Amino acid sequence: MAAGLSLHDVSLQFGGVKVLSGVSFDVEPGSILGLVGPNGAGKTSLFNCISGHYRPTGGSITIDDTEVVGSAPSKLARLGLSRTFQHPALRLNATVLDNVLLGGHTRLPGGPVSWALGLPSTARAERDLRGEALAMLEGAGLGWAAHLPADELSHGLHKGIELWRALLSRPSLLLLDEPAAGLSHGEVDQLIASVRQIRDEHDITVVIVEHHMGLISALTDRVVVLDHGSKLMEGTAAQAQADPRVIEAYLGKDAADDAA
Ligand SMILES: Nc1ncnc2c1ncn2[C@@H]1O[C@H](COP(=O)(O)OP(=O)(O)OP(=O)(O)O)[C@@H](O)[C@H]1O
Repeated sequence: MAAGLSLHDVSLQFGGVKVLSGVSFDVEPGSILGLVGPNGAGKTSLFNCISGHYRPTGGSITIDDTEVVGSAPSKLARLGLSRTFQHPALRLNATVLDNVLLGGHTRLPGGPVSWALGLPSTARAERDLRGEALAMLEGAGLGWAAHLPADELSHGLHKGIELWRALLSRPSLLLLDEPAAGLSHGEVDQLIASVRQIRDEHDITVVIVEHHMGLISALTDRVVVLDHGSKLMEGTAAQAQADPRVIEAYLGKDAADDAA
């Protein structure tokens, strides 16, 4: 079931440096929200607050009405949150299939002790999960790569593996941090198709941090624009691209005056 996400007055400070100030917005269950803004605007820091990697200095973050500020990433995973990172963290000498399988550990019965002991119930669940991960890779046209070591694949495929790994946990809320970074034109088109497929086939809410405005326009229902740690505006991708405040934040005041 797709999750609803609400941020209210979220702020974050490191020492004397304010990184986020009073950020509030809601993400409707089942929708795709883009989080955009110039370099250093605070997008990844906000993602880290939502995913429990940073603890906000103030404010509230709820997933389906459960307050999650202060929750560890492992607890958030159990609540249905999954995320990717700007730089995919893969085990390069493990196979593609084993990398994807890492995303499913929250679905295995028991805990680390029963996993290490290889109890029959765990072994059975792991076998089922392996079959599911393989089917997922085949469905994505990556079946040929399943048994190759991850380091034999391109950067674009590493990003794809991370996406399918995040999906194997069957998240209700998926956070994608710059999924198009470093991808070729064709790979971005493939990514857009994959995220559309994920949205259509899974009951899921997606939040994407991305600089690639083509991808943001193609995929998102709404965008939130951050600048200097604050929310500058919220609306559709087209409204954001036409907004003089957004043009000024990206390109400077002269460009905004020219566009007006
Ligand atoms: N752990 C940290 N300690 C101190 N400052 C930090 C920390 N994490 C982020 N910052 C600062 O917060 C600000 C926002 O960084 P952040 O990476 O969130 O921006 P961003 O919008 O994701 O940028 P980009 O698009 O370049 O990835 C930057 O000035 C950064 O230096």
